[in-house]
Amino acid sequence: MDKSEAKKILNETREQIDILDKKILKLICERTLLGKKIAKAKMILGMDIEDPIREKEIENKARKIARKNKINEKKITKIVKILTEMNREEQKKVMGR
Ligand SMILES: O=C(O)C(=O)C[C@]1(C(=O)O)C=C[C@@H](O)C=C1
Repeated sequence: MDKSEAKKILNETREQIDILDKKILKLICERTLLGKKIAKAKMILGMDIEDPIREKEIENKARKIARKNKINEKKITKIVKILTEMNREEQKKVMGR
């Protein structure tokens, strides 16, 4: 591979990353905003915002996918923890907490 080819690959790959980033961020927003619906249901059910058992289920699924794809499980777990924290924050807005 010469420099010209390398530059082309770099630019093309960056474009691919930009497209994926946009999709990932859209999905993160969608996932977070579902907290509003969950909060309304939990208010009727008298449930707490935080559900550790459910969070562990989510974490375990994420770890399984990380292992299957040979990517860092600890990092994926951190990402999932952030996602659930964002969802909890959305719930708190609805529940006035
Ligand atoms: O499923 C729920 O009970 C939620 O509140 C959603 C969610 C999540 O982000 O997936 C958020 C907080 C809970 O601790 C568990 C999971």
